[in-house]
Amino acid sequence: MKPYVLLNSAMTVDGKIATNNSSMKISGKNDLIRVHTLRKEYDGIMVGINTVLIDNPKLTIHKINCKKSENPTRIIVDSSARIPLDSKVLNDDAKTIVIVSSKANKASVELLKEKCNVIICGSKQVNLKLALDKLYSLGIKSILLEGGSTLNFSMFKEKLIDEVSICIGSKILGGYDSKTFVDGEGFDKNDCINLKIKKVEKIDDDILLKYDVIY
Ligand SMILES: NC(=O)c1ccc[n+]([C@@H]2O[C@H](COP(=O)([O-])OP(=O)(O)OC[C@H]3O[C@@H](n4cnc5c(N)ncnc54)[C@H](O)[C@@H]3O)[C@@H](O)[C@H]2O)c1
Ligand SMILES: Nc1nc(=O)c(N)c(NC[C@H](O)[C@H](O)[C@H](O)COP(=O)(O)O)[nH]1
Repeated sequence: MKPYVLLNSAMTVDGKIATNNSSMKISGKNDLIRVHTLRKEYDGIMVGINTVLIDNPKLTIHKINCKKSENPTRIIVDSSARIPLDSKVLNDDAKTIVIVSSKANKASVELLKEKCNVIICGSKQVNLKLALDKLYSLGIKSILLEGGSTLNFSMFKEKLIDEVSICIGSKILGGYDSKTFVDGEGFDKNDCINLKIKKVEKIDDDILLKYDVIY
Protein backbone atom coordinates (compact mmCIF):
# COMPACT_ATOMS: atom_id res chain seq x y z
CA MET A 1 0.00 0.00 0.00
CA LYS A 2 1.11 3.59 -0.60
CA PRO A 3 -0.04 7.04 0.55
CA TYR A 4 -2.16 9.15 -1.80
CA VAL A 5 0.21 11.69 -3.41
CA LEU A 6 -0.74 15.17 -4.65
CA LEU A 7 2.08 17.08 -6.38
CA ASN A 8 1.61 20.83 -5.92
CA SER A 9 3.97 23.41 -7.40
CA ALA A 10 4.10 27.00 -8.60
CA MET A 11 5.46 27.53 -12.11
CA THR A 12 6.14 30.51 -14.37
CA VAL A 13 4.32 30.74 -17.73
CA ASP A 14 7.48 29.37 -19.37
CA GLY A 15 7.55 26.31 -17.11
CA LYS A 16 10.18 27.21 -14.53
CA ILE A 17 9.89 26.58 -10.79
CA ALA A 18 13.14 28.33 -9.74
CA THR A 19 16.36 29.79 -11.09
CA ASN A 20 19.35 27.46 -11.36
CA ASN A 21 20.38 28.24 -7.77
CA SER A 22 17.58 29.95 -5.90
CA SER A 23 13.87 29.86 -5.25
CA MET A 24 11.73 32.81 -6.30
CA LYS A 25 8.29 34.19 -5.61
CA ILE A 26 6.13 32.85 -8.42
CA SER A 27 2.53 32.76 -7.18
CA GLY A 28 0.55 35.38 -5.28
CA LYS A 29 -0.59 35.73 -1.67
CA ASN A 30 -3.85 33.86 -2.10
CA ASP A 31 -2.14 30.89 -3.73
CA LEU A 32 0.23 30.62 -0.76
CA ILE A 33 -2.82 30.67 1.54
CA ARG A 34 -4.31 27.89 -0.66
CA VAL A 35 -1.09 25.86 -0.29
CA HIS A 36 -1.10 26.21 3.48
CA THR A 37 -4.79 25.24 3.61
CA LEU A 38 -3.85 22.22 1.47
CA ARG A 39 -0.99 21.30 3.81
CA LYS A 40 -3.50 21.03 6.65
CA GLU A 41 -5.30 18.23 4.75
CA TYR A 42 -2.22 16.01 4.33
CA ASP A 43 -0.39 13.68 6.72
CA GLY A 44 3.00 14.50 5.19
CA ILE A 45 4.79 17.14 3.09
CA MET A 46 7.63 15.79 0.97
CA VAL A 47 10.54 17.57 -0.72
CA GLY A 48 13.96 16.59 -2.09
CA ILE A 49 17.19 17.53 -0.34
CA ASN A 50 18.14 20.23 -2.87
CA THR A 51 14.91 22.09 -2.02
CA VAL A 52 16.02 22.07 1.62
CA LEU A 53 19.58 23.14 0.74
CA ILE A 54 18.42 25.98 -1.56
CA ASP A 55 15.17 27.20 0.10
CA ASN A 56 15.60 26.14 3.74
CA PRO A 57 11.79 25.92 3.87
CA LYS A 58 9.81 25.58 7.12
CA LEU A 59 7.30 23.14 5.55
CA THR A 60 4.83 24.01 8.29
CA ILE A 61 1.42 25.70 8.17
CA HIS A 62 2.30 29.29 9.05
CA LYS A 63 0.36 31.46 6.62
CA ILE A 64 -2.99 30.51 8.15
CA ASN A 65 -4.02 29.88 11.76
CA CYS A 66 -2.97 26.44 12.84
CA LYS A 67 -1.99 24.65 16.03
CA LYS A 68 1.57 23.25 16.10
CA SER A 69 0.03 19.78 16.54
CA GLU A 70 -1.73 20.18 13.16
CA ASN A 71 1.53 20.52 11.23
CA PRO A 72 1.99 17.57 8.86
CA THR A 73 5.09 15.37 9.12
CA ARG A 74 7.94 16.84 7.07
CA ILE A 75 9.51 14.20 4.80
CA ILE A 76 12.90 14.85 3.18
CA VAL A 77 14.35 12.60 0.46
CA ASP A 78 18.09 12.78 1.10
CA SER A 79 20.06 9.70 -0.04
CA SER A 80 23.43 10.86 1.36
CA ALA A 81 22.15 12.44 4.60
CA ARG A 82 23.45 15.84 3.51
CA ILE A 83 20.78 17.84 5.36
CA PRO A 84 22.35 20.54 7.58
CA LEU A 85 21.44 19.88 11.23
CA ASP A 86 20.33 23.53 11.63
CA SER A 87 17.78 23.28 8.77
CA LYS A 88 14.39 24.77 9.65
CA VAL A 89 12.73 21.43 8.79
CA LEU A 90 14.67 19.83 11.69
CA ASN A 91 13.28 22.22 14.32
CA ASP A 92 10.58 21.16 16.78
CA ASP A 93 7.66 22.81 14.94
CA ALA A 94 6.61 19.44 13.49
CA LYS A 95 7.70 15.79 13.19
CA THR A 96 10.31 15.11 10.52
CA ILE A 97 11.37 11.96 8.69
CA VAL A 98 14.55 11.98 6.60
CA ILE A 99 14.79 9.14 4.10
CA VAL A 100 18.36 8.13 3.26
CA SER A 101 19.91 5.28 1.28
CA SER A 102 22.43 2.76 2.59
CA LYS A 103 25.25 4.76 0.95
CA ALA A 104 24.76 7.54 3.53
CA ASN A 105 27.67 8.14 5.91
CA LYS A 106 26.93 6.17 9.09
CA ALA A 107 28.19 8.92 11.43
CA SER A 108 25.98 11.51 9.67
CA VAL A 109 22.99 9.19 10.04
CA GLU A 110 23.66 8.72 13.77
CA LEU A 111 23.84 12.51 14.28
CA LEU A 112 20.65 12.96 12.27
CA LYS A 113 18.85 10.36 14.39
CA GLU A 114 19.23 12.73 17.36
CA LYS A 115 17.12 15.33 15.50
CA CYS A 116 14.49 13.29 13.67
CA ASN A 117 13.31 9.87 12.46
CA VAL A 118 15.52 8.33 9.76
CA ILE A 119 14.38 5.67 7.29
CA ILE A 120 16.92 3.79 5.14
CA CYS A 121 15.55 2.77 1.71
CA GLY A 122 17.65 1.87 -1.32
CA SER A 123 21.35 1.46 -2.02
CA LYS A 124 22.23 4.58 -4.07
CA GLN A 125 19.25 6.90 -4.62
CA VAL A 126 16.31 6.50 -2.25
CA ASN A 127 14.01 3.64 -3.30
CA LEU A 128 10.84 5.74 -3.48
CA LYS A 129 8.40 2.83 -3.84
CA LEU A 130 9.81 1.18 -0.71
CA ALA A 131 9.94 4.51 1.13
CA LEU A 132 6.25 5.24 0.46
CA ASP A 133 5.31 1.73 1.57
CA LYS A 134 7.19 2.29 4.86
CA LEU A 135 5.61 5.73 5.30
CA TYR A 136 2.15 4.19 4.80
CA SER A 137 2.89 1.57 7.48
CA LEU A 138 3.89 4.44 9.79
CA GLY A 139 0.38 5.91 9.36
CA ILE A 140 1.13 8.46 6.64
CA LYS A 141 -1.83 7.91 4.30
CA SER A 142 -1.49 11.10 2.23
CA ILE A 143 1.48 13.14 1.05
CA LEU A 144 1.67 16.64 -0.43
CA LEU A 145 4.75 16.49 -2.70
CA GLU A 146 6.14 20.01 -3.16
CA GLY A 147 9.18 19.28 -5.34
CA GLY A 148 11.72 19.98 -6.58
CA SER A 149 12.27 19.21 -10.25
CA THR A 150 14.36 16.06 -9.85
CA LEU A 151 12.23 14.41 -7.20
CA ASN A 152 9.10 15.26 -9.21
CA PHE A 153 10.51 13.32 -12.19
CA SER A 154 11.42 10.27 -10.11
CA MET A 155 8.03 10.18 -8.41
CA PHE A 156 6.32 10.25 -11.82
CA LYS A 157 8.72 7.61 -13.18
CA GLU A 158 7.80 5.28 -10.27
CA LYS A 159 4.10 6.03 -10.91
CA LEU A 160 3.68 7.30 -7.33
CA ILE A 161 1.86 10.58 -8.04
CA ASP A 162 -1.96 10.43 -8.14
CA GLU A 163 -2.91 14.07 -8.68
CA VAL A 164 -1.27 17.31 -9.79
CA SER A 165 -2.15 20.91 -8.95
CA ILE A 166 0.02 23.51 -10.61
CA CYS A 167 -0.29 27.24 -10.07
CA ILE A 168 0.93 29.25 -13.08
CA GLY A 169 2.20 32.65 -11.93
CA SER A 170 2.11 35.55 -14.39
CA LYS A 171 5.87 35.63 -14.84
CA ILE A 172 8.44 34.64 -17.45
CA LEU A 173 11.86 33.59 -16.14
CA GLY A 174 13.66 31.94 -19.05
CA GLY A 175 17.14 30.53 -18.56
CA TYR A 176 18.46 27.31 -20.15
CA ASP A 177 19.47 26.09 -16.65
CA SER A 178 16.49 27.31 -14.64
CA LYS A 179 14.68 24.53 -12.80
CA THR A 180 11.55 23.30 -14.56
CA PHE A 181 8.49 21.60 -13.08
CA VAL A 182 9.89 18.16 -13.98
CA ASP A 183 13.59 17.66 -14.79
CA GLY A 184 15.49 14.33 -14.44
CA GLU A 185 16.38 12.21 -17.50
CA GLY A 186 12.92 12.72 -19.00
CA PHE A 187 10.50 10.25 -20.61
CA ASP A 188 10.46 8.98 -24.19
CA LYS A 189 7.92 10.94 -26.26
CA ASN A 190 5.81 7.74 -26.53
CA ASP A 191 6.10 7.04 -22.83
CA CYS A 192 5.31 10.41 -21.26
CA ILE A 193 2.92 10.99 -18.37
CA ASN A 194 -0.72 11.54 -19.37
CA LEU A 195 -2.96 13.80 -17.33
CA LYS A 196 -6.72 14.39 -17.22
CA ILE A 197 -7.73 18.00 -16.55
CA LYS A 198 -10.30 18.34 -13.81
CA LYS A 199 -10.35 22.01 -12.79
CA VAL A 200 -9.21 25.44 -14.04
CA GLU A 201 -9.39 28.35 -11.60
CA LYS A 202 -8.15 31.98 -11.57
CA ILE A 203 -6.55 33.11 -8.30
CA ASP A 204 -5.57 36.81 -8.46
CA ASP A 205 -3.29 36.93 -11.54
CA ASP A 206 -2.46 33.20 -11.31
CA ILE A 207 -4.10 30.23 -13.01
CA LEU A 208 -4.55 27.04 -10.96
CA LEU A 209 -4.77 23.81 -12.99
CA LYS A 210 -5.78 20.51 -11.39
CA TYR A 211 -5.25 17.10 -13.03
CA ASP A 212 -5.59 13.43 -12.28
CA VAL A 213 -2.60 11.37 -13.40
CA ILE A 214 -3.44 8.57 -15.85
CA TYR A 215 -1.02 5.61 -15.79
N1 LIG B 1 8.13 26.59 -7.32
C1 LIG B 1 7.86 25.56 -6.56
O1 LIG B 1 6.70 25.20 -6.32
C2 LIG B 1 9.00 24.76 -5.96
C3 LIG B 1 8.73 23.77 -5.02
C4 LIG B 1 9.79 23.02 -4.49
C5 LIG B 1 11.09 23.26 -4.91
N2 LIG B 1 11.32 24.24 -5.82
C6 LIG B 1 12.68 24.52 -6.31
O2 LIG B 1 13.27 23.30 -6.80
C7 LIG B 1 14.68 23.40 -6.68
C8 LIG B 1 15.24 22.08 -6.20
O3 LIG B 1 14.95 21.07 -7.18
P1 LIG B 1 16.10 20.01 -7.56
O4 LIG B 1 15.63 19.25 -8.73
O5 LIG B 1 17.41 20.71 -7.63
O6 LIG B 1 16.21 19.08 -6.30
P2 LIG B 1 15.13 18.28 -5.43
O7 LIG B 1 14.63 19.16 -4.34
O8 LIG B 1 14.16 17.60 -6.34
O9 LIG B 1 16.09 17.19 -4.74
C9 LIG B 1 16.65 16.20 -5.59
C10 LIG B 1 17.73 15.44 -4.82
O10 LIG B 1 17.11 14.50 -3.94
C11 LIG B 1 17.97 13.37 -3.79
N3 LIG B 1 17.30 12.10 -4.09
C12 LIG B 1 17.48 10.98 -3.37
N4 LIG B 1 16.79 9.95 -3.91
C13 LIG B 1 16.16 10.44 -4.98
C14 LIG B 1 15.30 9.85 -5.95
N5 LIG B 1 14.97 8.54 -5.88
N6 LIG B 1 14.86 10.61 -6.95
C15 LIG B 1 15.19 11.94 -7.02
N7 LIG B 1 16.01 12.58 -6.11
C16 LIG B 1 16.49 11.81 -5.12
C17 LIG B 1 19.13 13.57 -4.76
O11 LIG B 1 20.21 14.11 -4.05
C18 LIG B 1 18.57 14.59 -5.74
O12 LIG B 1 19.58 15.38 -6.33
C19 LIG B 1 14.96 24.54 -5.72
O13 LIG B 1 15.54 25.62 -6.44
C20 LIG B 1 13.59 24.96 -5.19
O14 LIG B 1 13.49 26.37 -5.02
C21 LIG B 1 10.32 25.01 -6.35
N1 LIG C 1 2.99 27.99 -3.99
C1 LIG C 1 4.26 28.40 -4.15
N2 LIG C 1 4.47 29.64 -4.68
C2 LIG C 1 5.74 30.09 -4.89
O1 LIG C 1 5.91 31.21 -5.37
C3 LIG C 1 6.87 29.26 -4.54
N3 LIG C 1 8.17 29.67 -4.76
C4 LIG C 1 6.60 28.00 -3.97
N4 LIG C 1 7.62 27.20 -3.61
C5 LIG C 1 7.30 26.00 -2.82
C6 LIG C 1 8.50 25.47 -2.08
O2 LIG C 1 8.27 24.27 -1.39
C7 LIG C 1 8.95 26.53 -1.07
O3 LIG C 1 10.31 26.44 -0.87
C8 LIG C 1 8.24 26.36 0.23
O4 LIG C 1 6.87 26.21 0.08
C9 LIG C 1 8.49 27.58 1.12
O5 LIG C 1 8.33 27.19 2.26
P1 LIG C 1 7.78 27.48 3.72
O6 LIG C 1 6.68 28.47 3.58
O7 LIG C 1 9.00 27.98 4.43
O8 LIG C 1 7.32 26.13 4.13
N5 LIG C 1 5.30 27.59 -3.79
